[in-house]
Amino acid sequence: MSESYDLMVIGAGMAGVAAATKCATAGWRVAIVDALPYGGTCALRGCDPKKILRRGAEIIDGARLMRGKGIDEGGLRISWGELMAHKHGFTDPVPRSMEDTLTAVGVDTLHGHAQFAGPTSLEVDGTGYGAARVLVATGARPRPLGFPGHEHVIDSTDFLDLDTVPARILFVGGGFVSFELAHLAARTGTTTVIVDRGPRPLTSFDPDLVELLVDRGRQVGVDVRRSTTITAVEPVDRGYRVTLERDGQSETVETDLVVHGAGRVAALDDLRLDAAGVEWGERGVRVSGHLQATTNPGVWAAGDSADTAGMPLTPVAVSEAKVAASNMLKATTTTPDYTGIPTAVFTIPELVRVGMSEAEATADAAIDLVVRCSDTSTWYSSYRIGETTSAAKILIDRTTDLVVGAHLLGPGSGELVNTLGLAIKVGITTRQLKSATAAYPTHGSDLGAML
Ligand SMILES: Cc1cc2nc3c(=O)[nH]c(=O)nc-3n(C[C@H](O)[C@H](O)[C@H](O)COP(=O)(O)OP(=O)(O)OC[C@H]3O[C@@H](n4cnc5c(N)ncnc54)[C@H](O)[C@@H]3O)c2cc1C
Ligand SMILES: NC(=O)c1ccc[n+]([C@@H]2O[C@H](COP(=O)([O-])OP(=O)(O)OC[C@H]3O[C@@H](n4cnc5c(N)ncnc54)[C@H](O)[C@@H]3O)[C@@H](O)[C@H]2O)c1
Repeated sequence: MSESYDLMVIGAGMAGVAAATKCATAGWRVAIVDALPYGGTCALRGCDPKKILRRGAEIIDGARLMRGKGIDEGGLRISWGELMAHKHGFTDPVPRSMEDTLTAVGVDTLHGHAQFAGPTSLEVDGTGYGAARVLVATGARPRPLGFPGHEHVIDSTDFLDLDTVPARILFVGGGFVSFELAHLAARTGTTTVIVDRGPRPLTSFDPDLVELLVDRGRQVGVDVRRSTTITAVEPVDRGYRVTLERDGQSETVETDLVVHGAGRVAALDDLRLDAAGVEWGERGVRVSGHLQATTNPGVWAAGDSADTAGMPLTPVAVSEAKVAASNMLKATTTTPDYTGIPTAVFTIPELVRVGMSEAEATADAAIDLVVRCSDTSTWYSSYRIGETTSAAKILIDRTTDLVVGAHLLGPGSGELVNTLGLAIKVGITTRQLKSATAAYPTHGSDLGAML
C-alpha cells in the first residue's frame, strides 16, 4: 500500500472535485482519481458542451422566428465543424485547469481505474492505496438497453462529439437528453423522432407545458412517439431500420443514427463495492441522509452515484459533495437541503420547474392551493422575439402566500426560475416578490403578472 490518506475520492467530476477541494483546504491529506480526463460529465460531456452547441440552434431558431419581421434568414445555417471547434475551445482546457486547481490546494491527482480492495482501501490500475475514508463520486452511465441491436445505439457523449449531424436521427426515450439533443439537431435541419415507452414524455415536468413543448417541437421537426417500444435496431444499406411496437402494432422507421436517451444508472458495477461491504443499486450507493454508506462507515457517496432524494443534476451533485465533505470533516450528520433547486430542459424554448408539481401540491392537504396559469405567448417578452409558445403555471399556498411550485415554458425561463427557486428556499411571499422592482423590459419584469 503506497500512501495513507485522510480521504480518497473516486471520480473527478463536479461532486468529487468539490469534496476533494473542501477537505484539502481544511488541511486533510486528500487524493482524487479518475479513469478519464478530469472534469466529469457536466464540463466535458454534458451541461456545458451541450449548451455551447445549443447556441447555434438558438440563433437559427431566433432568426426563423423573426422571418417577415425584419430578418431575412435565408442562407443562415449552422457550420457544425466550427461550432464544435467553439465547443472544444471551452472543453479542451478543462482537465488541465481542474487538475492544476486541485494540485494548488494540495490534492494528489491520480489517473486510472479505481476499485475497492477492502473497506477503505483502493487499487488504481493495480497500485494499492489506503485511506481513512473513501468518497464514491463516480457519476452515472447510460442505462443498458435490452433490445436486439442495442450495440448500434450511440450515447449523448458520442452525439456531442459528432463530426457531422446526419439527416435523420431517432432518440430512444423521452427525457432530458432526447429532448435537448433533438431540439438542437432539428435546428441543423435534421428530422428527429423521439420514441418513449410511456404515455407522457418528460414526466417530471408540468404535463400541460410539456404538451405545448411537444407541439412546438413538431413544428421544427421533432416527432414524439408515445407508449411505443423499440423491439429491434438493425443496420441497413444506409443507416438503421428500427422496429417499433405500439398497441400490438408493429412499424419500422429508417434512420441514420439511433441515440440513447433512455435514462442513466449509477456507474458502480466495476468498482468492486462488495469488497468494501457497500450496498448499492442502480440509483447509487445506499447512503443515510447525511451521505454515509449504510453498511460501511468509512465510505461516503455524493452526486449521480449516491442513492439520495436529489435529482441527478450538477447543482445537486455539488451541494451533496459539500455536505458530505463537511460531515466527514466535522463528524456531523447534516443532510442536504434540496428545497428550491430548479431544473431546466434546454429545448428551444426552454422548460423549467422548481418545487412541487401541480399533482403533488393538490394532493397535499396542508396546502390551500391557488394555481396561476398564464398563456404568455402574447406578452411583450415573447412578442418581441416572435416566440409563439410560452406559458407559466405558478402554484401558491393561499394561507401562507408562499410559492410552492413554479413551471415555466418560454424564452428566459431558465433565468427566471432561479428567482422563484430563491423565493421557495428562503420563503419570500408573492406579496414581497411583487413589491420588488425589476429592470424593464426583462423576463424578471414578467414575474409580477405571473403571480
Ligand atoms: C448529456 C447530458 C447533459 C446534461 N445536462 C445537464 C444540465 O444542463 N444541467 C444539470 O444540472 N445537469 C445536467 N446533466 C447531469 C449532470 O451532468 C450530472 O448530474 C453531473 O455531472 C453529476 O456529477 P458527478 O460528479 O456526480 O458525476 P460525473 O461528473 O459523471 O463524474 C464522475 C467521474 O467519475 C469517473 N469514474 C467513474 N468510475 C470510476 C472509477 N472506477 N475509477 C476512476 N474514475 C471513475 C468518471 O470518469 C467521471 O469523470 C447532464 C447529463 C448529461 C449526460
Ligand atoms: N438539462 C439537464 O439538467 C439535464 C440534461 C440531460 C440529462 N440530465 C440528467 O440526466 C438524467 C438522464 O437523462 P435521460 O434523458 O437519459 O433520462 P430521463 O430519465 O430524463 O428520461 C428517460 C426516458 O426514457 C424512457 N425510456 C427508458 N427506457 C426506454 C426504452 N427502452 N424505450 C423507450 N423509452 C425508454 C423513460 O420512460 C423516460 O421517459 C436525467 O434524469 C437528468 O437528471 C439533466
